[in-house]
Amino acid sequence: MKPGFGIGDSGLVEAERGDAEVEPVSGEVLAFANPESRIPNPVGDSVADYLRQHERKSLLRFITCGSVDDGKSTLIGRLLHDTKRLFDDQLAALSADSRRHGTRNGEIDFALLVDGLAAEREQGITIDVAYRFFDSARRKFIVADCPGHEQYTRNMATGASTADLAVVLVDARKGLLTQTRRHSYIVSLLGIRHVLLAVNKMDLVDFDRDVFERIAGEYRELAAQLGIEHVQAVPLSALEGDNLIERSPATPWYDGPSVLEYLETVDTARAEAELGLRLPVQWVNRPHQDFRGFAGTIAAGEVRPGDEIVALPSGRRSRVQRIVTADGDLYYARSGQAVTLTLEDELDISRGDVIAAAERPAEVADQFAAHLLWMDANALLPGRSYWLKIGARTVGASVTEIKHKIDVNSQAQLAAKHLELNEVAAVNLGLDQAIAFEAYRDNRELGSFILIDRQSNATVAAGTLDFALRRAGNLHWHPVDVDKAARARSKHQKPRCVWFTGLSGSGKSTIANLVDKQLHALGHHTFVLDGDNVRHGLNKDLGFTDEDRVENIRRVAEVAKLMTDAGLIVLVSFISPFRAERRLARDLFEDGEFVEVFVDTPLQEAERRDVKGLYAKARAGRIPNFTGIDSPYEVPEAPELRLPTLEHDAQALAQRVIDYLR
Ligand SMILES: Nc1ncnc2c1ncn2[C@@H]1O[C@H](COP(=O)(O)OS(=O)(=O)O)[C@@H](OP(=O)(O)O)[C@H]1O
Ligand SMILES: Nc1ncnc2c1ncn2[C@@H]1O[C@H](COP(=O)(O)OP(=O)(O)O)[C@@H](O)[C@H]1O
Repeated sequence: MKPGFGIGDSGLVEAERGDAEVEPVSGEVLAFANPESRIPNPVGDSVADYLRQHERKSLLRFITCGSVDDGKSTLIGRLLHDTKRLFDDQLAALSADSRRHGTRNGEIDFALLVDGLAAEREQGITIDVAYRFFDSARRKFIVADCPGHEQYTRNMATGASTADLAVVLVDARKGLLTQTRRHSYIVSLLGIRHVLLAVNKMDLVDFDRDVFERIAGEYRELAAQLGIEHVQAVPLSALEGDNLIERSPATPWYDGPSVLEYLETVDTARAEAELGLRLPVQWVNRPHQDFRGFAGTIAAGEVRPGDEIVALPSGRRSRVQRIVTADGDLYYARSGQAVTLTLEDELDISRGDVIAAAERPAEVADQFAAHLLWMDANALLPGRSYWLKIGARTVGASVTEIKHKIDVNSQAQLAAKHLELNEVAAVNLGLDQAIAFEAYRDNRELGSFILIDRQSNATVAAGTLDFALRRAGNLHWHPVDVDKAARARSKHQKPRCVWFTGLSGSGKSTIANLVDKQLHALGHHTFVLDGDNVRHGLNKDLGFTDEDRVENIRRVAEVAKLMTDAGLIVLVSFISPFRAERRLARDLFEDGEFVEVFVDTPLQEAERRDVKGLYAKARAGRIPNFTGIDSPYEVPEAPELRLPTLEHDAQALAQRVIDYLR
């Protein structure tokens, strides 16, 4: 089990400690990364108190997959009820509701209970997962209940990311459905190795043993394909309660456990990978000059005072001085415990670093093979930069390649240039900084990540790291003696990237060309990178789909960066229609080096000019994906300069750029 549950690592505590690091993270992300901190509380006391009372019992986290029709709500409702975890007032409300809905004999409709609880979800959680607690004599449980509507994949991934076991429901009359395969695939993707296959509604097939055996057999085959190691099939009637809490006389041929018996006794402890200490630093605790502690929940391994550690990714070493907790110092702590470590030496360790055993450190890398589940309505575009959050670390990252997407129904591998909502793919990832990590199969905390949109802060993907493609240590910046500053000095100029963006025909090339001529006349060293020209060479493999435009701009930005490193003033003239890529370009440069110039010409005017006759063709349907017609242009929000071409001529506007650069 995991002590420190939701308290030590809540955002609140960090804020109180004055952690200055700005987190580009929405509440939604927190809900995903650390669902415990936001669990709606069914028992009235605080979650922490509740769990503390039951600390001696082990904890099982599980997820239920299947639709309401399969009996999911009834199953959960009954488990909650029959283990007596329902509050009396909830029960009273429930019977009233049930009577109102006219259930047979005024019995309680458990589906109503679950739906009712779902409505109580905390504000701010947009991911539809309700976490519920119940306990039995032997164990306590957290069940992540994910409603099965159209965003089910995303909901499931959220619930499954911390689960030890999945209850997969099937309707005995229907057997395995596409949905069963899909859910089971996601279960396996997220590293859950135990499935309880609940063959429900057995009462409707007269508790027929053959029906049960056939479904159980088919599922075992599927599980074997997916690498799900442990399957327990239970013939069930959630409605009647057969084999739910106790074994049912209706299935004398079944000698396995009831659902609750299995949940109470199953051992899901993984043979933990033999990892040394891994402590992702959640925050640096520095109440006064003499104390500097590194707090977090131990993700793997164990620690004792005196142990030699290494801080990652920096690689600096020290020894553990104390293991501090709210209840006093410890001589020993291990995986799952929330602790604060103090070290013998003053190391520069910050939030997101990982403290690891020196003799068995984690790997550090910046390129990975990974699997990801895309959860956003806007497609994933390779090359676009997102935030990647892993443990307490947030870094810039992009998908450098979609190797293939995976049809979760058939496991077929399909070629893909982008990913749509709910699609799963094998990808390569590139990070802008190296991180300490573990492969997901070895450690879930240090091997799973989410991607966050940089503009909206929405969680757009959940993923798992498979292995490092390039160890950060194997690639070095080649040190050069003549650096950028030296090159700039010899050219008597400050290197710049002047980035012209605007519609086709807005006047980018015309103005950039005038600026270039004038700077050149003044003795400056300049170069113009123009969309039309670069697309004839370096980028001749790219067209005008969204994904190609992303790659087009990524490459040009990198080239412009090299040119400023060479000390030049680079004038870039590309439509560059997307904010995300203009921002990616900006982020490559030093402060003040990147000058975004919005050549502001209304579509109507650009179309009127139609310098190359392209608008006419686009309107006639002969050029697909034409910017402004059937492909978007995202107007810059805060460019350094805006040039209104309707109000001033090209020469005057070019002069504005020159003035700005001065
Ligand atoms: N479908 C479509 N949409 C927009 N533009 C098109 C298209 N097809 C060809 N062209 C011509 O390509 C030039 C734009 O290339 P860019 O590399 O600047 O475009 S982008 O930044 O990748 O969006 C653009 O040049 P400019 O008019 O100088 O902007 C067009 O001449
Ligand atoms: N104020 C202005 N600034 C820039 N170009 C203008 C202006 N007024 C008219 N134009 C004309 O608009 C056209 C812009 O074409 P171009 O520079 O090739 O645009 P882009 O590079 O953005 O596609 C040119 O024919 C230019 O002479």
